[in-house]
Amino acid sequence: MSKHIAIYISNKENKVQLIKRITAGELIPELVTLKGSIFSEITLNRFIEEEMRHGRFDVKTQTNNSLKNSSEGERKRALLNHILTESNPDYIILDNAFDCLDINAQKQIKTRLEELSCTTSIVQITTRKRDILPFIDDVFTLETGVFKAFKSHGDLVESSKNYFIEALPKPLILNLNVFNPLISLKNVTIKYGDRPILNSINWDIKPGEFWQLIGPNGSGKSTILTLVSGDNPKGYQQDMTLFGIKKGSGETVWDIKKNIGFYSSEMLRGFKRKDTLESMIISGFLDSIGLYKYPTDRQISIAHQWLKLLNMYHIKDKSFQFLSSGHKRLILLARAMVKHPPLLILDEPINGLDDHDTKMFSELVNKIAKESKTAIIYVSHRKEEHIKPDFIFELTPGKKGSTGKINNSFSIN
Ligand SMILES: Nc1ncnc2c1ncn2[C@@H]1O[C@H](COP(=O)(O)OP(=O)(O)OP(=O)(O)O)[C@@H](O)[C@H]1O
Repeated sequence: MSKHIAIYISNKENKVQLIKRITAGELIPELVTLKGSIFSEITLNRFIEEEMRHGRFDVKTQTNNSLKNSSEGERKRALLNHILTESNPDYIILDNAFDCLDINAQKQIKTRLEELSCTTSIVQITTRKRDILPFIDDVFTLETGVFKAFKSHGDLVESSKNYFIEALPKPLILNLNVFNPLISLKNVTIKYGDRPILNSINWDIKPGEFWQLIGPNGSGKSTILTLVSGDNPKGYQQDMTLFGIKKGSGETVWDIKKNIGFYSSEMLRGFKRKDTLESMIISGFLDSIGLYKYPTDRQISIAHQWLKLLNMYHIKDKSFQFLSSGHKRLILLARAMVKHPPLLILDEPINGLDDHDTKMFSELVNKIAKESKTAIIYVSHRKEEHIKPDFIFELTPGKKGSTGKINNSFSIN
């Protein structure tokens, strides 16, 4: 019978190193002689790079789209299919396999993995306790590089402390020019080629409202975000009013973008420079990556208030690159918020975070919602127990594209 293990880790652990130790047989000695495949974000990015650089489309998606043009969930499903059908491995390492996947996709993959587990060893790495596969009994944790048996789900006591005590820093300028609604989409209908994506979406977002946008993989969540942020050329044929400007009335992209603070976990890849935490936050005032202008004393003072709120003032001169993934996100969230934009967009912001850092990040989002006048669109697939939105906008796919409905209570997982 094949052996399966799960390793439940925090974001502080070095995953590349961990995967090397697994393939070297540290936990399951037999693996050294077996053929393995790795299902991870890194593998996926390699295939996308192959598409872009060499025009090689090895991984086939369900929609026949390229990986690059596919949604996050579609990519993951395609990669798993590819690994299972093309490489027929003896063992498979799953690195945070359920991130970005909707509830149905998770169920399908779990069933497939359970079937597979009769013939193939599964090594699951996860930062979320709830994702541990039910058929795996041998669960380990990793504490500063040392493997330990994770005995029961009660092993880690969830901390109930509040991370952010200070009040949210005030804006530099009070924006009195607030549009109501901030965003208005009327019968928005989008197709890519012949494929309908959105079907008659009606959605108004008013100042200060906290929305969660949910829907299964490929239902059009990112498409809506690109419409709202003025990035999607298909918006020109639609009836949309963004921050008081009718779409297609001669506005520039900047007229829209200056009203939006944005954070997505994909942004972590974009910031590879060695800026200090202080300059990362100040750069939010200047809409730049890095600082090319001298900030004003007031901007510096507000950045310091944010650093104090985040409990990182004492390391303000440290390089952003040395922070943990959880702390990087707090800094990027503060950067998106320093100007108190009318709208803050958070696109799958906790992807890849561990349980502790998810709670910490969510607490800051809830605080922003409570203590500022900024409206929030928070995109995610799953119910996140720590997030407390006022409303949910739910996309449901159909033959003519996804329709949208507003829910006040929700039951997704
Ligand atoms: N540029 C494009 N060309 C063709 N099809 C596209 C393009 N961009 C998106 N799509 C398709 O539109 C559909 C909606 O994609 P979108 O990324 O908006 O979904 P999503 O709800 O954000 O999905 P996920 O939760 O998996 O990230 C998908 O089937 C995707 O493949």
